[in-house]
Amino acid sequence: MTAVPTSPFPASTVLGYPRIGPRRELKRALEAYWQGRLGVEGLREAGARLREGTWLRLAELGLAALPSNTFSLYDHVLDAAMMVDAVPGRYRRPLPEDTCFAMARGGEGAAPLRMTKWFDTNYHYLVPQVGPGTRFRAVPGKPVGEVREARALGLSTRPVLLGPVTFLLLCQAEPGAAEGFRPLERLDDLLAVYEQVLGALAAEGVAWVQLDEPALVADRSPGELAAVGEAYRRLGGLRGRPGLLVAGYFGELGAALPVLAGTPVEAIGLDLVRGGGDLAAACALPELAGKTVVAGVVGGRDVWRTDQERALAGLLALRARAGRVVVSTSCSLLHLPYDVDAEDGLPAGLRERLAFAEQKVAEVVELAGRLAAVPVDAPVPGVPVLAAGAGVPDAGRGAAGPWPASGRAPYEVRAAAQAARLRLPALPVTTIGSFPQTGELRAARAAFSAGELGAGEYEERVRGEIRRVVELQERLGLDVLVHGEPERNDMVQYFAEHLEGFAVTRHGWVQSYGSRCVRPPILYGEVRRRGPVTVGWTRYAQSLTDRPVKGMLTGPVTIAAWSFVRDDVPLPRVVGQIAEAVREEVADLEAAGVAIVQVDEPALRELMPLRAAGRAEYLAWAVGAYRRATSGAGERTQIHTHLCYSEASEIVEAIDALDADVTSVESARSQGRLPAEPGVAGFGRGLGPGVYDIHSPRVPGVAEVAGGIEAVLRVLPVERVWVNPDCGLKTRTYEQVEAALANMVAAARLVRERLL
Ligand code: MET
Ligand SMILES: [Zn+2]
Repeated sequence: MTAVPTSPFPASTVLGYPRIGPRRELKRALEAYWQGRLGVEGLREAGARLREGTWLRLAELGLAALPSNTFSLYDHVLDAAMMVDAVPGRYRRPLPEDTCFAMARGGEGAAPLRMTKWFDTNYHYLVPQVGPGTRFRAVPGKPVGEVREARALGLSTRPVLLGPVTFLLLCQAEPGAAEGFRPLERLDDLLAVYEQVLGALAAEGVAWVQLDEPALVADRSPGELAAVGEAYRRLGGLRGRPGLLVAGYFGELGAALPVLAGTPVEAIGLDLVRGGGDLAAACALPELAGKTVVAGVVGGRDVWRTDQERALAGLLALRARAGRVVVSTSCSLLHLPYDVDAEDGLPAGLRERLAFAEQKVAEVVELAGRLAAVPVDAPVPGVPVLAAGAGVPDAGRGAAGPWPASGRAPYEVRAAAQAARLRLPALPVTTIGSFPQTGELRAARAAFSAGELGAGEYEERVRGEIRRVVELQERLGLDVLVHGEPERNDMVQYFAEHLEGFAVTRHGWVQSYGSRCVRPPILYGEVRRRGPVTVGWTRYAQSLTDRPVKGMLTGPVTIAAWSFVRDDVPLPRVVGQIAEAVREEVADLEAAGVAIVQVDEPALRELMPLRAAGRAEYLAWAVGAYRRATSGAGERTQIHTHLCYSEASEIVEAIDALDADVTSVESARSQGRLPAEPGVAGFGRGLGPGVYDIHSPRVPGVAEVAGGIEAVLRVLPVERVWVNPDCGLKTRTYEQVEAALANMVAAARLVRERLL
């Protein structure tokens, strides 16, 4: 085994890299494997090619230290669970790949693990389950294998592992665990396994290992901070281990910084883009003199070029005080597209302002060169003030609210007016908006944007799809219909394409979860609506049926959250501009006779500051923007909203304050916990907790759905309960959707009968 410390940390690195492939090769391989068109060897080969491509490219760009184990077939949190064998028995399969996919997607009677957002990003991870009896075991094959793979290419790498504290904080207690059990109680046992993994990596000759601890940038209790100290004293005390880099990102380490600095870890990674305050704090720490700081000065979550002078000033300040300074990205580049140079259709003047993953790496390399060029005995500037991320205000404390009136008529007045207009049965059944996007539809859209299909012909295809969706919903007996969103490639991109101020990319795919990718638009200018966006499609759908058709819009917070937003003006102002555009669209829908308008805000929870201190202020402007978008609607117009994977119970008051008439929320995949959550019973408006998990191909049975509805009825009065899936249906097949919706309608009817 190698001695500690091994060798100095090289001058430049990135904390992680995109893994889906520049042309979404991983997506294609995964889908082929799931459909049985590709064997496991082919899938492994596809993964190996992607890793090889990444390492060779990073080396070619001149990066000094390359990360490994940042590739994942599905999700890196799932990989961490598999590395410590936290795999519930029901998911175990002969092949590790199949075990992974069983946890991620469910199968053979086992529902998948819960999925939720990775901190305040739009990436989703799977929530591992740990109980008092989970038998951790070291399964280091994946990180070890990647080290060997890279070595075969002549490259040494730094394996990246999810840190043990963050891992346990992200886990949920295994169902059936005693009330009050917290996975963090298992830290000791888990550390024993991490020691073995570190030992296995040291035996491979690995010089450095990166342990990611993003959970440390959120508020942590004294007990949790003590656990951090304990974990890294113990891992740091391990003999013959590799050098340890502990990376906190997505914000300030704050109180966790001195705790980490007091342990034997050799290197600490700071996010100096979103956690600018850590710079001065680090510079004031005496322990820093003995540590390497991996300084995240190049933003890993924005697409803008780095202000090199500012970054360099920060690097110089650190270099004067730390044992060593390494130039890095603020976090993994997972959240960025690969390459600006792959884009040809960007508006003039924008390209020069942009940096995707490749360009960010080049910036890191350039900054490392500039830092090295400044003599160490040059005068040291003062510690510069690096602002917290643009538009992430951190003032304001305490709970948001009480909320002033939204400007609409009181809920009761609206509810009566809407009931008289809509005449819906008890427990109305509806969907969240999108229906399956067939291959033909996607092909038609591709042909249309390539200019191979005329606008008239494309429009006819979309109308055909709308007819099919409306007919299907009538046949299945849904009460409130949707047009199915066939004209939308994506709920944010579609609006970005129709509003001024946005640019869209051709190849700018970013992983959302598993094989799912999105292309976040780039919001670079003043946002304005050119004219009606959705009115024509909704009006057409309504012309086909006597049942109400919901107009379907994306809310201002979500449009901003799922775009790369300009950082030269405050975020609330940008969101306010989007709200005006949505407000105009709501007015046009209303004028067209549309009785129900849904304004989705699935990202409301996601943009919430990770630390409590900023939340009240955030919620105040975010709720304000939603109200601005919707409060022009008259009392006879029913406003719906939809939130998914939002841990809705945490922000029930803010959701109530949106003042929507009906709110649909994710619930099925969180194992139906929602109705039981405190606050839900006090929710004062219509609520549709999802009773069908659309992120899994599994079709729920009638009794299961009926049970879900009845659970909701135990806490909410029947007049306010809606029946709907968790989210839109666009990722499912028509076969699955028909069966599931038929069961949903049957379940609603069953419960209605029982109520009589
Ligand atoms: C991620 S939320 C999706 C809402 C959208 N209306 C849909 O059904 O697809
Ligand atoms: Zn949703």
